[in-house]
Amino acid sequence: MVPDVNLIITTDILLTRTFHFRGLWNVPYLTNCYLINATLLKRYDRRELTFNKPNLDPDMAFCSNLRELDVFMYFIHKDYKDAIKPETADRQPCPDVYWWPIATEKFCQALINIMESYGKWSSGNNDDDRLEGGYEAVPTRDIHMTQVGFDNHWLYFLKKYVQPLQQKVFLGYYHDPPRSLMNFVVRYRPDEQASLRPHHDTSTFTINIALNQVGIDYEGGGCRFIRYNCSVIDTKPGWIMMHPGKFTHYHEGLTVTKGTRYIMVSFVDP
Ligand SMILES: O=C(O)CCC(=O)C(=O)O
Ligand SMILES: [Fe+2]
Repeated sequence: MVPDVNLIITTDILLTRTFHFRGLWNVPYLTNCYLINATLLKRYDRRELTFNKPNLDPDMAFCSNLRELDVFMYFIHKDYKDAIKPETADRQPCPDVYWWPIATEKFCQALINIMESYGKWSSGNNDDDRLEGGYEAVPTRDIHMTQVGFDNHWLYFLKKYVQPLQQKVFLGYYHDPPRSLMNFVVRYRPDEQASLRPHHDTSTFTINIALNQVGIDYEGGGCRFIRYNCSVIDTKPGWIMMHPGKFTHYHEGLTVTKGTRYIMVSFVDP
């Protein structure tokens, strides 16, 4: 249950609840259900948050009314559509490390919230019973997408949004759908795990999406590619970094000195 959701609208029923308890409701004939973030109800005129409009079915009417109220509903970064164009230059902060806008800050915050409300961060030790071999050589404090039930959604995201970027820069490499066994959010904190020692990833290529803001949410951090003595430290929430996983791209996670740094990492096509 999402904690800040306190209203369910269906095409037939309006239910207002504060979800002080969790449970199952036996609602007969339920066909559509929208979970609405309660903060919207405070910000917008409730009479305008309707799902009626001439000649539109309730779903379309609802979305249309939200758009008119300027409720932003997109998780993909507004500049992503330009990033995938062949004529748009690909930023390369370090050799063979590419960098593009992909997701909105809202998306990043939602992902952090999901992980923090789940809360079962790994111990950061080598023993890891989530893995087949039970052992992680370079452990991070993390939560896997499988643990929060979002693995399939993430694989879809990799196919639909990440693959077109990869196809721009790492040619002749194509798997459909892309395979990725490790998809996880990492948390760095000075008093927990502040850095990650030099390593190779178990991937063909790795994606690393910054989820929060250096200088505001945390200080320090970033990723250093040792062979090139090149670091990406001015990361931006919703920007995806992509680099080869092995051999040339031996890398480390730099020390977070203050606050909490979150990143989303996938090891693609291992
Ligand atoms: O902190 C970083 O940006 C690097 C993370 C990383 O290398 C990993 O999770 O494998
Ligand atoms: Fe890594």
